[in-house]
Amino acid sequence: MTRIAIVGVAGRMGRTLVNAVQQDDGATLAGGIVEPGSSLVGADIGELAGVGKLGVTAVDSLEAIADDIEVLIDFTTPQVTLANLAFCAEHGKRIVIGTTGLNDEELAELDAFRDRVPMVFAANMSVGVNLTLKLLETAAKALGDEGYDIEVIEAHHRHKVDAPSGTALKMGEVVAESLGRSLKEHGVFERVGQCGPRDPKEIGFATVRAGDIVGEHTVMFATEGERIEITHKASSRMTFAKGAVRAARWVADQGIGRFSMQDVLGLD
Ligand SMILES: NC(=O)C1=CN([C@@H]2O[C@H](COP(=O)(O)OP(=O)(O)OC[C@H]3O[C@@H](n4cnc5c(N)ncnc54)[C@H](OP(=O)(O)O)[C@@H]3O)[C@@H](O)[C@H]2O)C=CC1
Ligand SMILES: O=C(O)C1=N[C@H](C(=O)O)C[C@H](O)C1
Repeated sequence: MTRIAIVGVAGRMGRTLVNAVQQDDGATLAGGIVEPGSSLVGADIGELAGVGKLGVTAVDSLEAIADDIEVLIDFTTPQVTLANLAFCAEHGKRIVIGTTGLNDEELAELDAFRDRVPMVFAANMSVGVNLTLKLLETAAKALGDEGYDIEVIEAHHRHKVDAPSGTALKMGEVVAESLGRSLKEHGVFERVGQCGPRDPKEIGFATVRAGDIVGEHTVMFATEGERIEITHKASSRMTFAKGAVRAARWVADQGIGRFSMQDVLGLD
């Protein structure tokens, strides 16, 4: 049984993860961490998640439960995730990271832990999105240099704080890499006013934030006369949570290194 602690256990993903661990025969809940000073310290994390009392109470310090846990699952914020990586390095723990919105410096900081911590880091833990990444590679190689314009469109709930989504950026990176382009050079994240005609090598991004949309991503390949759209729509956070628990069980058997969801799913 993989002993898992969920950081950000009171959040949208945190509560869903409690559910997912409960449903998994190979994993057990060893802890739940809330923000320091939170009024939820001491609350039963099963009750927090709406699955009934589990006898595991929320704490606001990982140190307090360090001996009980094997793998952290972290869906929080970039700064909290980096602090948790330092904790893992110090205490010999493993981590599954779903947090998005890291800037370049934060990504470099995270990457530096690849030599100290066994970690899975993925902007999207769903099987469907990770398969979609493979489809995008094929589509980009076939169409990208044939006069097809490439645009990435994503939609999420009104509470999401980062844009474009981590998944949209990953999709853009996969497409760019497949075409030998750099997303830094060719990514276009804003169009407003007299912005001129489209550069054929652009990879454009558009973001929708509305209501309770769980997560939708489309990559469009459009030319004169036709367009192809590859779309993934998540209708439940359980798809991400189940993927994260699968990753936690997988990384429990890995040595130090940075892994992706493609590694977990054997899609590489
Ligand atoms: N990779 C994937 O498959 C997916 C990734 N995500 C990403 O996961 C992240 C979280 O998303 P979501 O669950 O919707 O966001 P929420 O805001 O609902 O959850 C984040 C939680 O982290 C808590 N938190 C903040 N600081 C700390 C701390 N120091 N210690 C412990 N907990 C802390 C917050 O508490 P408080 O509310 O008190 O601040 C909050 O409960 C985002 O980056 C999102 O993009 C989301 C879905 C899927
Ligand atoms: O914040 C979310 O909700 C989600 N975030 C991830 C992202 O930024 O790609 C994954 C998923 O789409 C839901």
